[in-house]
This record gives sequence, structure tokens and C-alpha cells, in this order.
Amino acid sequence: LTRTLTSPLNAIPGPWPNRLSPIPYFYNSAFLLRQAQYLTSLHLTHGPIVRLGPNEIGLSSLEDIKAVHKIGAGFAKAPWYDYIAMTEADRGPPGLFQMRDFHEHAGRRKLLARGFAVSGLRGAWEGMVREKARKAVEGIGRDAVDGRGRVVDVRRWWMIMASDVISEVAFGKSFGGLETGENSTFSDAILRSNKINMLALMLPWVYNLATHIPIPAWTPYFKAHVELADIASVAVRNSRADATDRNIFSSILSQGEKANDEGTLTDQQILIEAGNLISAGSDTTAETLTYLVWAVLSHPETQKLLEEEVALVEEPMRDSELEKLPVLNAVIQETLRLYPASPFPEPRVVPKGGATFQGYFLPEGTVVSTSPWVTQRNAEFFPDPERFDYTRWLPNGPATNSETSKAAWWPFGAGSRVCIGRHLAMMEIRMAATLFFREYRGAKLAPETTEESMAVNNFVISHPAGGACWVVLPERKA
Ligand code: HEM
Repeated sequence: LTRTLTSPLNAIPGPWPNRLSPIPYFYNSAFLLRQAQYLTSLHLTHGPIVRLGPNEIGLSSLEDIKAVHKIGAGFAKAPWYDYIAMTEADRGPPGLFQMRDFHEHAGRRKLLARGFAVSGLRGAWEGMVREKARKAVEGIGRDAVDGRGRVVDVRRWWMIMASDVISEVAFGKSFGGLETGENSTFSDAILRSNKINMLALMLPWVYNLATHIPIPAWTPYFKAHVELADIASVAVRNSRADATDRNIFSSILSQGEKANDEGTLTDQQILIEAGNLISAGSDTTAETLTYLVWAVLSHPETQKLLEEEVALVEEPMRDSELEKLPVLNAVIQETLRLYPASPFPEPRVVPKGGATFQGYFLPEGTVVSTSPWVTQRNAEFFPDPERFDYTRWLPNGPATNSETSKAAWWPFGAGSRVCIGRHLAMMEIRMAATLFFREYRGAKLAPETTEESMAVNNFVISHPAGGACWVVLPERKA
């Protein structure tokens, strides 16, 4: 109590209950699923530095965000990341996403980065992504039965597509959901694993107690990591040079064998990285596409222009050509601005010696949180921030972003921990959106898709409150 009352953080503005307990912040984040909105409202009320919890501070100015994420600044990921893993809560070993040691992270990142560079991705996976985007758009059409008014949930198919793409990349073998129409059991196990790990983080005593009470209903949660490792073991087999279904790790292994100085990956490391890629690469991409469809169908003029633009794309479509389409790419950027799939505040730890932000000294070990949602919905950078306006991203228009506004857009994170899968995600989004708006010209939102159903629930990843995005496809041509 004395430590709480005398904390140097007490001078920082914020609601007084947050000084005493992490509960208000956790409650708004994990229970109400309004983490990003909560952060935004605190910054609007209290300014660019705000007290989130006894040891956690929110920062929202571009200078401060840059200072935290700058390469070499020494702000490591917070322990929170150990709980967003496919291993048992806080039991490691960490994968790229969780690593807190700078040296260890740099080595692993170097090893994985080549496969995720634009040239590597286009060379190895473009045809596969094109095929899966085509199957997803066909699946959407199959679900829309004429007798039911041709109403279909697009989100379901984006989920299946994104999981099938990343499972092929990470495992060398797709989950096959586009063929069966079913989402994979892996996604379900990830959800269970994340829930139980969050319980371990937030209420460790409840978690510890629960581990000692054999209640059968809890087993699927406590054993989720075993299921995940079992499914991911296919990634290890397919990483070998002689495997027929090769994956992103195959080339790392064969290069590692040739030039041993760059290091290589053990079976366990492959297992963990493969699992991480699936969980980081599925929902993020799918939710972006879901909100893209919602935003475009809510703006008929934008829809018309996008439909006209993608109608001219020639087959086989190439990502290098799609990248040049102005409306398509501006629509994607605007979707990622208003609906960043991962708006969570990327908590980092203040390094040795402490740090000063907005005139307040933060001692070593303080957790600092910065969310892309907060800057991307700030009127200072984006006038009329709640309005979806893709023209912000076109050159020389009345709404064109300034250089500062562009710096306030960071949906893929920043610095050395920037999303490694962003080029793959963009390729999927470009291809799937092109095919959808070309195939279903004149699609409309179904009456059940409303502002309320599409309200952004979020804790780590955003998702629509209604769990679906229902659209009405145009009548089939006779
Ligand atoms: C629109 C889709 C996506 C969004 C919005 C997104 C967003 C992000 C963000 C914000 C981070 C930084 C997290 C932090 O610093 O705390 C991140 C990291 C990461 N993302 Fe993504 N992501 C997307 C797609 C993907 C895909 C498709 C993959 C897999 C191929 C992926 C794999 C990763 C990994 C492995 C990291 C950790 C990188 C590191 O720490 O070095 N992401 N992502």
C-alpha cells in the first residue's frame, strides 16, 4: 500500500481507481472488449499521458510512440506476451512474437525475414494465394442460396481463407477448409489456449486453483496447447528437404545446412513458430477483409468506383499489378486506419535508467502502452476521424493526408517488432477484395448488418460484435 501511495507515477493524470488496481483497465479490455475505445476515451479526457494501472501508462503522442518503438531504444516487450502463445501459460520457450531478449529476437527475425519479403512471397506463394482467394469467393457464392434472398456471411469465408493460406505457408499443408466449408479445429484450440492463458495472467490464483481441481469441462482449455502442438507437428515433418509439401521453414533449413553461420531452427522452434504464424496471420487478415466489405458496402459511391477499377483486372491477376490500383489500395489503407485488426496497445517495458515522457519520469520497469487505434482515430491527424474516406490516401485531393497523418498510421506495429507477415496479408487482402468486388458487383449489406452488429469488439484482435457480416449478393445472371 505504501508503495502504491508513494509511487512516482501518481502525478500522472488518469482515473484514480487505476492507480490502485489493474481491474478497471482489464475489465474494459477483456470483459467489455472495448480496450481501444477505453484507451481513446482516457487520452481524450486526460491528454497524451495517462495512468492505466498501478504500473502501466498510456502514451499517445507521435514523438512518444516513436521514442518507445525506435530500434535500439531498449523498450522490450512486456511479460504479457508470454501469455499469448501456443504453449502453456508463461511456460515458453518463446517464439518470434513473444521474444523479449533483443539479441535472441534479432537472430530469429533475420532467419524468418527472407521468406516473408515481397519477392520471396510472390515467388513462392502468389499462385496459392490467388487460388485460395478464388475458392473463398466461390464459397461465398455457394452459401448464397437464391431462395434465402442470397444472404451470406462473408466473414466466415474470409476466416477459412486466411487460415488455409497461412496453414499452407507455415505447415506446408492447408487446413483444407475451403474444400469442406468448415473452419479448422486449430482456430478453436487457439481460442481456448488464449482464454486459459489470459486467466493465468489476470487471475493467477484462480488459474492455479483450477489446475488442481479435475473438472472435465476444463480439460479442453488446459489441454489446448497439447492439441496445438499435435496439429503443428506436420510443420516439422514438412520442413525437411525431402518433404513433398514444403513450407516456409524448408528453405531456412536447407540454407542453414549450407551456411551454418546463419543458424537454423530446431524441431521445437519450428513447431512454435508455425503455431504463432497461424494465430497471428488468420483472424487479423480475415477481420480486415470483413471490415473492408462492410465499409465499402456502406459507401455506395466508393463501391461503384472500386467495382469499376477491379473489373479491368486481367487474369491471371498479379499482386504487382493490384498494388498499383489506386482505389483498391486506398480503401485497404482506410480500412486499416479505422478498423486496425490488432488495435491492442503493444505494451513495452521502460529500460534501465528510466525514461521521461511529457515531463513525467517513469522508473525502469514501468509498462508503457501505445495503440495504433488511438492515433488513427485522432482528429489532429485525420480530420473527421470516424468518417470512412478513402480519398485521404489519394494524392492531391482536398482530403489528402499530410506527412504527419501518414506517420500516425501504423496498423502493423513499428520498429524492430513490425509485423513480419504484412506483405502476405496485403497480398491476400488485395486478391480477395479484387475478386469479391468483381464477382459480386452491386452486392448490398443485409438488413441484419448494422452499426451495432459491426461495432468493433476488441481485446487483442478486433471482431464485429455480431460475429458476422451478412451481405446480399446480386441475383445470378441466367
Ligand atoms: C491485416 C493483417 C495483420 C495485421 C493488422 C497485423 C498486425 C500486427 C501488429 C500490430 C504486430 C506488432 C505487435 C506488437 O509489436 O506487439 C504484428 C506482429 C507480428 N505479426 Fe502481424 N498482422 C497481420 C497479419 C499477419 C500475418 C498474415 C502474419 C503471418 C504470416 C503475421 C505475423 C506476425 C508476427 C510473427 C509478428 C511478430 C513479429 C516480431 O515480433 O518480430 N501477421 N502484426
